[in-house]
Amino acid sequence: MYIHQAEQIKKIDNQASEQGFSLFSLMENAGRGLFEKISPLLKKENQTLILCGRGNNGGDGVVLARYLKQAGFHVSLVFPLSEPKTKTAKQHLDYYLQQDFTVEKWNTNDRYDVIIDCLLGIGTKLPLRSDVKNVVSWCNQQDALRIAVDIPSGVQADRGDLVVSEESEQPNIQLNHAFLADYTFSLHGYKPSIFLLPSGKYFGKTDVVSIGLKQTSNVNLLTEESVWKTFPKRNDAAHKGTFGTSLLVAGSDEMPGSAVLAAIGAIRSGTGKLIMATSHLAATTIASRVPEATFMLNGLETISEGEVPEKIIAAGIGPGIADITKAQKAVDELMKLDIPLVIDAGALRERKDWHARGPVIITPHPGEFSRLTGRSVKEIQANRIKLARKFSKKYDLAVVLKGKYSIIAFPNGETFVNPTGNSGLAKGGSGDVLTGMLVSMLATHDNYQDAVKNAVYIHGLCADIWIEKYSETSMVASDFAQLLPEVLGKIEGNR
Ligand SMILES: NC(=O)C1=CN([C@@H]2O[C@H](COP(=O)(O)OP(=O)(O)OC[C@H]3O[C@@H](n4cnc5c(N)ncnc54)[C@H](O)[C@@H]3O)[C@@H](O)[C@H]2O)[C@@H](O)CC1
Ligand SMILES: Nc1ncnc2c1ncn2[C@@H]1O[C@H](COP(=O)(O)OP(=O)(O)O)[C@@H](O)[C@H]1O
Ligand SMILES: [K+]
Repeated sequence: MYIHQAEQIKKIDNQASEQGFSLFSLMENAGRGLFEKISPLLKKENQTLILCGRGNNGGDGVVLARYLKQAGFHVSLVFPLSEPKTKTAKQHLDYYLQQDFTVEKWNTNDRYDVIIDCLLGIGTKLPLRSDVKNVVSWCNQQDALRIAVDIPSGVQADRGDLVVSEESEQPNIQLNHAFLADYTFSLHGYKPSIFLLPSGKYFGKTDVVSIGLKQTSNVNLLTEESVWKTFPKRNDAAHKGTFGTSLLVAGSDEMPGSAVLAAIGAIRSGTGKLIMATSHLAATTIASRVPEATFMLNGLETISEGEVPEKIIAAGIGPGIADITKAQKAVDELMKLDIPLVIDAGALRERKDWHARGPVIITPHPGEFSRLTGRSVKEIQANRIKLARKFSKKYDLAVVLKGKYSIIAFPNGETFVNPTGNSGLAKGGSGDVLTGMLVSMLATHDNYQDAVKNAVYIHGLCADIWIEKYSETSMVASDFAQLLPEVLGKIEGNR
């Protein structure tokens, strides 16, 4: 599923227009596509209000109104912000009026079963003008089914913040900030703000209406199907060397648990062998929970001095590491190897030089990304896709920006939004499991991008499968030891 930024949509529209596909036809396709998706949600006896703004989002509403009226639905088409001003919306309004359909005056005392929001689309610039705010606020207080076209009014296409003021710190839903939709039907493709906060809370259920344009975006939603297709097959003749040796530099006397969790993630995700470079004390703890692991004692120190285990094919460093200076030196050494390297947690610090022989994958949560970029967490959360892409391109590395809808940005511009996962993962240690899974999958996949995508998707899927049976509150990171066999069984079964 493609995700488009507002600018890309405008570019595609212009190209289509130059190639003879008029904006009038696009709007016709949009309105008809919306009719096909929306009419099954309506009953013939429903009173439906379509609220249209002055731009092309309003024009989509005019076409939708025509199709609904033609099909016998009770529809009131209203322009609460005055009549349309774009050429295409005006043309469609003329055509609508020529069919003897009418435009209604809006009476706020009237009651409706369904309200369709075509006030503002991707042309939105914040702050919201007070007349729009009033309409949005009225809509949100009605006992009606609320459906938004393209994006809920008050939400921007590309950013997650809703108001340009200090108020935007407020993460909870505010009735006068944006149309609180039960359903949003996006045209051509999803817009980034569906996956950002707080904007994402206003979309309700989402679907895409295809309007006949070519898909050109390199931002995509990850799907389970892509995981089935790329997850490696194990053949009967495999031996422990077939799937390679992974190295995890993790854990310290202060934080042995992080290394245990990373080791669980790694050992359950397919690696042939696992070497844990760690402290003596942490090794004892790991050995009791993951007897399959082997150890490099005083691992961080040894690697930081340039002694790296031989024959490893993927490495990760960071979970449970306390000595930041040694961690940086160890990163320097691991970057000299021609293998994929995951850098997380205690090893994830600002660096002048991110250049490495093999692919580098960093896995910051928003706080760590703030430290790396010098931007506030609020700015990062409002702009996750764009900022992850920018960092990835600038430093030629893969960024996994964690949190709800983790973003995976690769240096070639290919970017993915991960739909799996829930707040059951918002607990200490789940990131450590992910680091272990990433390293292990990097060791077993031929293509490093597939490994990163699959690890992130499957990590979230484990939490989604958990909440089918148990509570999000009670999930802990060590539950992955049971969840990974179940979820990988499902993936392998579907392949
Ligand atoms: N390729 C596509 O995806 C297509 C999209 N179409 C529709 O066109 C829409 C974009 O149309 P436009 O570019 O005309 O933009 P909008 O329909 O979003 O409207 C922009 C208008 O709203 C006003 N406005 C912006 N911010 C405001 C604020 N904070 N308060 C009050 N008024 C504000 C602007 O002055 C402008 O008049 C899309 O969202 C979609 O619904 C279709 O009609 C055609 C094809
Ligand atoms: N609300 C949420 N929905 C989906 N995934 C989440 C949510 N909260 C956290 N996660 C995921 O859980 C993991 C947490 O990692 P991190 O913040 O590094 O924690 P830790 O370092 O304590 O293990 C990440 O993979 C993140 O994407
Ligand atoms: K809208």
